[in-house]
Amino acid sequence: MLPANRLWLSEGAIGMLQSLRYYCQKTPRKLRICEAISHLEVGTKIKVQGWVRSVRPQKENLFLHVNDGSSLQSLQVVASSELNHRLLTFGSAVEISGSLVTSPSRKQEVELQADQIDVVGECNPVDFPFKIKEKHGLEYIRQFPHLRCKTNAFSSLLRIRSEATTAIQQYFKEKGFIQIHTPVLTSNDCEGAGELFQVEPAGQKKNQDEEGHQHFFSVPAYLTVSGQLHLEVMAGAFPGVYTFGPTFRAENSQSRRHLAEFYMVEAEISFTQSLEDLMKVMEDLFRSTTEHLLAQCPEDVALYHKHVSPGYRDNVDLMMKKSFNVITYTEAINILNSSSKKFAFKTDWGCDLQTEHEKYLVKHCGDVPLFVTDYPYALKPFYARDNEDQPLHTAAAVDLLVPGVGEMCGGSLREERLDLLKTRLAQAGLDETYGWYLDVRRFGSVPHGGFGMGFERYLLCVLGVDNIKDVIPFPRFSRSCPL
Ligand SMILES: NC(=O)C[C@H](N)C(=O)O
Repeated sequence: MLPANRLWLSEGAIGMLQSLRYYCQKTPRKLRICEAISHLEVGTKIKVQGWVRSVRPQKENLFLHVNDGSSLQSLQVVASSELNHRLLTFGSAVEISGSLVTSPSRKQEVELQADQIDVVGECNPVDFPFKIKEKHGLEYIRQFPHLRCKTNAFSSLLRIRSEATTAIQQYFKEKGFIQIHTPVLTSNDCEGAGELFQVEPAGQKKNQDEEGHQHFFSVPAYLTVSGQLHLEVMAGAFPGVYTFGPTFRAENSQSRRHLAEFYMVEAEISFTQSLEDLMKVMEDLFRSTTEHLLAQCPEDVALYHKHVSPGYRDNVDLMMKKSFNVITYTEAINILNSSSKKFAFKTDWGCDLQTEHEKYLVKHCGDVPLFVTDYPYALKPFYARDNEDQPLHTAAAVDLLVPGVGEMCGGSLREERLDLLKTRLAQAGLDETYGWYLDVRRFGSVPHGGFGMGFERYLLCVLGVDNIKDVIPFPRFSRSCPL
């Protein structure tokens, strides 16, 4: 018997392995640009694939910069002028092999000395909307949702979004939350604000299917405005649950902070009776996600803090250094009413806070994130827990307002008391629709609460970007759904 840790190989197999090794040494290894510039592979033959970001032909040499989206930095490629080609233009897709060497220039540590350059996809520089050496603003590149991923700014944004997504998932995993895939199609209007997109099969007259049903699902179905109610169901069996997916609001708004389709992180926490518990999760989530971004994509974040919103890094550092502030809605109204600023919207007790109010409050309280708690009962949907206070009747709800944006998170303790919930639903004429929700309160109900964080608003807040359309791959808003 052969010892278990010894591998017996025939002579033939050894020969094959040897030629495989020889082949590997001769064949350039395919590397991502981020790996190539990391200096670890200097002295090896490599192949990269990517898109040309600059072309500089000189008498004897040709200099290129190639980017493949793996990092903000591009790889400098040096080739003999003989390898130049008329299709080698800004934006063209290329495959290049050669030797990775230490660069003689101080501008970069390594460069690729090319043996072979193949143009995989041409790009006519006259028609291409982005021009070499020109700095295009976010507003300009926004006109080309199908091409803007080829710009530095948007490529950075997409890497940041991807990292932030990972950080959020990691945060909840570490805290022991279970991820729930809440449905995109639903028959409930969780927020009760009527901003719903109704869903029916295309081309069906008067919403009737062949069997004569009124609707495909027998009941009207909508794109979800929030996964909250489905998370509340799951909070009946787990201590903490969350969801992170697209949500939809048919808001007829062209504002800089609204989208018809946006991503929301929502969490629901069982066995909690205090807004403090919710606020702690919101604050921790913000901090751990931001720390992760600053550590994992410093160059991409710096691009925004230097070129898009110069000096904004100081604002982020301030938010990270100071703890978030907390005031009640009633205190917020008092602050607004004692201000000399003229607001366009009313600031009477009972009125909803508008963006102008939210931004003012954040500034007034030190320009760090601000929790506003205990909103008027009448402003909140049926699920918000009644504080049973008088004469200013409030609900245990909380919003997190952030600098430059306003509301980023909204949450509440949920009304778990069956009798109070029944009365409220009956008053709103919703008791039949929400029979199942009452059931959830009947069978092993616990006090619980949760919140939702607008993912794009979070990105606005950490990057200092002004328009929400610039932090989502394909923005959808009223009168705009181009591809
Ligand atoms: N899950 C939440 O509490 C979020 C809340 N339903 C909202 O849409 O604002």
